[in-house]
Formats: sequence, structure tokens, C-alpha cells
Amino acid sequence: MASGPPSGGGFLRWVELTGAPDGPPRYPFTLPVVAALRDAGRLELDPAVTFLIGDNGTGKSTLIEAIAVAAGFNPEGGSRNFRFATRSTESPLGEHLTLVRGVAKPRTGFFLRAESFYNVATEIERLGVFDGYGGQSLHERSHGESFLDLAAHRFGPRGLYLLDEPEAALSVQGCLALLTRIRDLVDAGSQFVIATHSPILLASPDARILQIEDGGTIRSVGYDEAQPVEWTREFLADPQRYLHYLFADPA
Ligand SMILES: Nc1ncnc2c1ncn2[C@@H]1O[C@H](COP(=O)(O)OP(=O)(O)OP(=O)(O)O)[C@@H](O)[C@H]1O
Repeated sequence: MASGPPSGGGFLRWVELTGAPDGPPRYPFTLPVVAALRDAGRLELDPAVTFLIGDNGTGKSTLIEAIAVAAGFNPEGGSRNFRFATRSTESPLGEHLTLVRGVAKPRTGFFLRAESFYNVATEIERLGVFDGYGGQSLHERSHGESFLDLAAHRFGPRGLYLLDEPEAALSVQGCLALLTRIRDLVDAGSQFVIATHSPILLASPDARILQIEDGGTIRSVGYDEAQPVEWTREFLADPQRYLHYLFADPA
């Protein structure tokens, strides 16, 4: 591991929303977070690690997919060389985003979507490129093992990594392993943008945490005020009290 503070890659500096398709507004241009992005003018990214957090349905996947498409990744995930499509459901948001890039270019990169990772594993099998992924078909590994294989073997220095809920398959130990791997890759000049609900991943040192709030506003928050951290802490401090209220018969 390198000494000193993590530097990150700084490949993507910020994201701007420029325009919208003609005609009546449709998904994703109807999402409050998209309107908030337009009003804000730009979404500043950290040179090392940026998290997107927010409740279910606030638009984190939509945003990260659009950033991935604008950065040249396959909307279903994979490296920039992947061009397979099992079902075209990507939104047109990526075509309307402008990515303002830093001076350095990433040497490699990957877009990981937990929900379509099965299709990425199938594509890796079809291409027969197991060596870069730990030497074994990812279909022969558990869901969590395959995510960790990917991070350990396919992710490398000076990479741009866009991850959508990578914790979906991971145990607490798995999240801690990924946290360590992210830290090492940041020290080796990589940049991450990660949509997550995981209070463990959010502990990534010096990360920028962008929280999508009610009404779609995007606010930069500290670790302790990040919703997944605050609410998980409150629940774990007294689970019985929460269950009492949750299961109470409505009066
Ligand atoms: N292809 C689509 N067509 C229409 N609406 C969509 C489409 N995909 C997503 N949506 C809607 O857009 C909203 C944001 O979805 P998105 O998946 O981006 O949320 P999210 O913040 O990633 O949620 P989660 O935390 O549950 O993964 C949701 O209300 C969803 O129903």
C-alpha cells in the first residue's frame, strides 16, 4: 500500500446535465433527482471515492447507469469492451450528460451492476477470458465470491470503477474486504463512484457522500449524518424499541 493520503484517479471531475429530449417529459426526466441535477448545474465527484446514497427509488441506479453510459461503458455492465445486451432498458439520460474529465485518462475500468451481474458473468464465459477474473468461471463461484474475485483480480491500478450496490451479494466480512480493496486501489490512483445502502462501505476514508433527499435535492453529507449510517445505528442501539413501533397495531 502507498504511504500518505489516498490520491485517487480524478478521471471524472463533474457531471452536467445538458438538455432533455423533445416532447412530453418521460422517465428519467420526470425523476426529482434529475430536475435537481439540472437546477444544481453540476454534480462534483471526488477524485478518489464518491458515494450516491438515498432511499429506494430515488434514482441512484438511473444516475450511475447514465454516468457509465456517458463514460463509454455497456449499460448492462462490464468493461468498456463489453457490448452485449440481453434487454435494452437503459434510460436516455446518459446521452444528455456531459462528463468533465481530469487530465489523466484511466488505464482500465469496470461498471458493476449487482442486478445484471449474471449476464456479465455469462459474457465473460462466452469470451473465455477467465484469467483476468481469478481463473474460474464466475458462474462457478457464489454471488459474493464472484464480486470479490472481480475486485481482487479484474480491478487494478489507475482504473475508473462505477459500482451499483456492490454490497448486494456481500456479507459483513465481504463488505470489509471490498472496503480494503477500494482503499488499496485508490492509493494506486483509481477513482470510484458507488451507489450504496451499506454503512460499512460508506466508511471509506475521505469519501464524498452525496445524499439524494426528499424532493431529489443532492446534498454532500458527512459519515455520521448519512441516512444508512444514522438509521442503522439507531436500529442497532435498540432493535426491540423499533420492532415495538413497527409491529404495533394501528390504533
Ligand atoms: N425503465 C424504467 N422505466 C420507468 N421508470 C423506471 C425505469 N427504471 C426505473 N424507473 C423508476 O425510476 C425510479 C428510480 O429508480 P432507480 O432504480 O434509479 O432507483 P434507486 O435509487 O437505484 O433504487 P434502489 O435503491 O431501490 O436500487 C423508480 O421509481 C423506478 O420505478
